[in-house]
Parts: sequence; structure tokens; C-alpha cells
Amino acid sequence: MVVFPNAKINIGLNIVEKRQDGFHNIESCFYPVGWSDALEILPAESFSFQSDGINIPGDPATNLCSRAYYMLAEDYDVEPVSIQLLKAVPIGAGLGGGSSDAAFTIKVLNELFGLEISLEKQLDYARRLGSDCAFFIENKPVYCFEKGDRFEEIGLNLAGKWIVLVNPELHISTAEAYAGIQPLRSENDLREILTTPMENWKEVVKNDFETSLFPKYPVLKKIKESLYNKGAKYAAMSGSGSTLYGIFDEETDLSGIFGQYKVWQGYLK
Ligand SMILES: C[C@@](CO)(OP(=O)(O)O)[C@H](O)COP(=O)(O)OP(=O)(O)OC[C@H]1O[C@@H](n2ccc(N)nc2=O)[C@H](O)[C@@H]1O
Ligand SMILES: Nc1ncnc2c1ncn2[C@@H]1O[C@H](COP(=O)(O)OP(=O)(O)O)[C@@H](O)[C@H]1O
Repeated sequence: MVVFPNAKINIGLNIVEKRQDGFHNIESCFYPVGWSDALEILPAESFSFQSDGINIPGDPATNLCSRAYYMLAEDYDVEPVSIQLLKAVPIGAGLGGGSSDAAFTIKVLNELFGLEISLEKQLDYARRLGSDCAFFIENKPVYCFEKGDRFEEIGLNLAGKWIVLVNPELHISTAEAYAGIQPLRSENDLREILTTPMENWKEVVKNDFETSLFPKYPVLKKIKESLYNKGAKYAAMSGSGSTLYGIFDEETDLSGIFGQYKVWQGYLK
């Protein structure tokens, strides 16, 4: 079975408070975007994981796809598989690429072996692999809270808008980014603001990580400003960075402008 684990962006990200378990409660909106890896999972004589494309640091046995397989194999009768991943989504980029691979692995194994794991249980398995991971099980726009792994429906439809994602190939560790934050609950209700026209978001839909990371990495702020200068209706950093995105009313080819960086552009669904 071949699937295409896609990336996400965060629209607004408020780091509300530090939790007893060391994690943070956050509020954000997750929106799926088309930048994707390719993942093939086939029944095999023994388990194997191989990847191509962007190099993923670390032992293949600890790759999130392998971890998803071993986690399910503890509880279900799953046969050995060979997993082949073509990695295209930048790593440590605020796009949740690894989490998406893991969530898609759960979904594929569930289907391939007829495991009939309920949606709630798939979400629970995904939560064990990473805070971002559960989002990719349903993979639809949501408002998220707690660790970013509890969801509420959101009436946000950006289908047909054009998005440009710019990744300056700075690897920012999520843990390190959280460590640099002084949590503060926003007075704004993100769900309410996101029902207003996108032109109104610029001053109020904020990603708290920008405050700590922009002074440290000036290139991030520069890219965000360029996206606005090129006509973005809204621009921001996704998650803990380092990818910036701009949302446009119409198709706007910026591949030349940002030629020195990794760029993905396309329509939102
Ligand atoms: C910041 C966000 C926003 O969507 O995305 P990315 O920028 O990583 O894509 C997420 O909260 C990232 O989720 P994810 O990348 O799955 O993080 P995890 O593997 O669960 O955790 C990595 C580390 O980040 C910190 N962490 C993560 C989530 C959270 N709510 N509070 C935290 O403090 C913890 O230090 C944890 O050890
Ligand atoms: N399949 C995978 N794809 C990407 N990163 C992976 C994968 N499996 C494990 N990782 C590890 O996860 C971390 C980055 O995860 P990723 O989801 O790309 O970051 P972010 O959520 O910031 O976009 C890296 O430390 C990387 O080594």
C-alpha cells in the first residue's frame, strides 16, 4: 500500500502554560498542507525500514514509522512488513513531517491487516508517539488544545487559497524552542478570530515561538516580511519553525524569489 503523509501548518500558536509533566498546554489551529512524503508498506518475510530522499538522523529502528509498527505489533497480530519512506518534507521544520509518517503508518497497518482499531484508539496510539501525531489520524483542519493532541472542530475553510511554504533549512529542535518560551495565556479567542476575514489576522493571530526565535534567527523575520511584501493576506511561522508560510488569494509563484531556500507552493484543500 502506498500513501502520501502530508505536512501541517499551525495557524496561531499560543503557549498557554507549562504542565506538571514538563510539556506545555497550547492552543493552535492545525491545517493540512500538500507537501508530502511517500510511504510504501508491504507484507514481507521480516520487518525492515528504509528511507530515501532527505536524510533522517538516527537509527532506522527508532524512526517514527518503525516505532509505530512495533507499538501496534505489541497489541495486535500484525505480520512483518517492509517500510519504504521517500522523505521530502523538511525535518525539524515545524511541519510535523515525522508525526505524519507515524500516523499514516498506524492507518496503513490498520487497513492492511484489517485490525479494526477504532478512531479513538488510533488517536491514543498516535498520542504515544508525539504531541503532533494525533492530528494526522483525521488530517482535517482543527482547533487543538492541551498538548496539541486534543481537538475541536473548527469552521475554517481555506480551500482554493494559495499557500507558499519557505524553509530556510535551519533545523530547530522542538524541545529547545519550548525551553526558550515564557508561557502566557492569550486574551484573544483564536477560534473566534479565525472566523473573521484573513486580512484581519495579521496583528492578532500570533505564533508565540516567533517572539523568541525571530531575534535569534533574523532570516525568519525577513522571509515573513517578504511574504507580506509579495501580497500574502496572512504570513507566519509554522510550529516551532523554521518554515514560514504565506497564504494568498490567488496563485503566486515565489519559487524564484526564494530560490536559495526549500519552497513548496500549491492550493490548500
Ligand atoms: C510545536 C508543535 C506545534 O504544533 O509542532 P512542531 O513545530 O514540532 O511541528 C508541537 O507542539 C510539537 O509537537 P511534537 O513535535 O509532536 O513534539 P513531541 O515529540 O511530543 O515533543 C518534543 C518536545 O517538545 C516539548 N513539547 C512538545 C509539545 C508540547 N505540547 N509541549 C512541549 O513542551 C517537550 O519538551 C517534548 O519533549
Ligand atoms: N519519519 C521521520 N521523519 C522525520 N523525522 C523523523 C522521522 N522519524 C523520526 N524522526 C525524528 O523526529 C525529529 C523531527 O521530527 P519532525 O516531525 O520532522 O519535526 P517537526 O515536527 O519540527 O516538523 C527529528 O529528530 C528526527 O530525527
